[in-house]
Amino acid sequence: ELFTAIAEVEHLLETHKRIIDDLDFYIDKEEKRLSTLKRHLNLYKREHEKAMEDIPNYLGNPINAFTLIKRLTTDLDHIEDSIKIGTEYIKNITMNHEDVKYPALEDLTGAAQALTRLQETYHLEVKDLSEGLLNGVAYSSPMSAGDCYELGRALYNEKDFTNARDWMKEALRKLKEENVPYAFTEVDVLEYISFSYYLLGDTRSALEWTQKLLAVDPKHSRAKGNVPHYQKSIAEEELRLRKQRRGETGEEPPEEKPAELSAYAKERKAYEALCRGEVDIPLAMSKRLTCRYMTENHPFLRLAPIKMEMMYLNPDIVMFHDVISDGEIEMVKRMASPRFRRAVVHDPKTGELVPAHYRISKSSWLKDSESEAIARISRRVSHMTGLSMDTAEELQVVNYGIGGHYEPHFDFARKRENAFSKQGGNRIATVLFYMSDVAQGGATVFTELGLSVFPVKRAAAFWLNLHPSGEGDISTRHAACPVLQGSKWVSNKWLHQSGQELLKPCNLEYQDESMIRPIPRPVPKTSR
Ligand SMILES: O=C(O)CCC(=O)C(=O)O
Ligand SMILES: [Fe+2]
Repeated sequence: ELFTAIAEVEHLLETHKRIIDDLDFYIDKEEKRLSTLKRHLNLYKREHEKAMEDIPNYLGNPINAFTLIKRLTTDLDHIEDSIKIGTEYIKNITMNHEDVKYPALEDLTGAAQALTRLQETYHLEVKDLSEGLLNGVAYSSPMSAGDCYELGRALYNEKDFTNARDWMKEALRKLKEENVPYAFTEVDVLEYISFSYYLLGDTRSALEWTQKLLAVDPKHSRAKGNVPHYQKSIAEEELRLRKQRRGETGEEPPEEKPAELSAYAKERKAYEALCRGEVDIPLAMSKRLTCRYMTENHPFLRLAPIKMEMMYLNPDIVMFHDVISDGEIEMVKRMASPRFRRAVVHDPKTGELVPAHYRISKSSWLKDSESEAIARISRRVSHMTGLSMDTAEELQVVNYGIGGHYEPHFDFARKRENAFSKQGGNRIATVLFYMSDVAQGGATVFTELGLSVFPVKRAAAFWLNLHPSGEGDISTRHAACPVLQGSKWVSNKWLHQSGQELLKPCNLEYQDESMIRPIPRPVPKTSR
């Protein structure tokens, strides 16, 4: 699960370096297979050099991360195969280095899925990505035909046939341009494209691409066998449609009504538009948003007022600026990284904590007692929020991986989950420290409110998750958008209900009911 945090992917560069050293040696020994091997080596070197110039920036780019993992999985397999044929000396590169980390197939798949997630969320074109462009600007090294092919294969194996087909088409285009030998052929690519079409239910296109394949390799037996099968199913479909038009089937012709979006699809659309920064909060509200120095809540603040920026009113969402120092950030990262575990979520069916595709990050927890710096951060949270830390959770430190994200969720537990009953009640408030800027993507977005908050290093977002009645406030639903470029670090401090009775007295009210309902739906600026 290296792909789930950028910090972990950094270790792969050591591994990467070992491969370079070995290949250098091997090439001296054996000239025959050098043409293929040297091509690999040069690519490894070139990319490694680029990586070393600015490691976080290099690995923060999901294409670089994907191709790095590919170079250490499938490409490495090919390299090993080619080496095994002739040499006595290097039988198996990976066996020579048991002390370094190797990514697994799961990492390749994770990185491939991250790329399609970014493609979909940020409306990126396959061709731009494969040329290493983002909004017309250089984003990564261009991808090779082999990169596109392996990406397509990883997606095909995960049954994402639409994206697999598109990446295979790109592999085909590049293959014709590049003219370098690969372990796969044009025919292999054509077969993936036609079979993806077939599995997507587009038999006509499947047939069309199979015929292209047979033009290249007329003896291909699987393709030859599929042609009559495709033709038959196309003929049957035509007959069925003709009968239906004549009203002979007894079936009702399908009603032409616009497809209703499911609640999930609607939220997804709002989430993605917010991630792209396409949604503005209503003008009437933005006029009322202010910035000020906060001196209340604690006498300490009179000496060191906190810069407070209102991001949203009712529910109030605020950003406190410069509330964690660079030194503290480095310290928190250093303490948290060795204990990183893949982030988990509550499985409502079993009540267990499990990893999930909708939350891709690594995290760990830091106690106040571990260091004065952590205790100081907790005290600052108390000053900022005016709330008691007696029942607060430990500091959760999070680093998002390649395309890392956290889909829309509530921070509070729903009644039926009752997950916090023993922990001083539900999570009354969230303080979210941003411990890095994020070059592109990675916003925190509130899907019910239509608010995007872009990370600002050293700042912290703060909001209440519960109504004064103690009921969860559903308008606080939020998400962490996929990281498009960079490594995103945040820390969460969750405050619980117990201990706040005198500071935030509960009552039977919802927060300012008249203003809060109905919840304004975000309106995307552009429609798809
Ligand atoms: O990383 C973010 O922007 C939000 C994280 C979050 O919502 C969470 O960890 O609960
Ligand atoms: Fe959250």
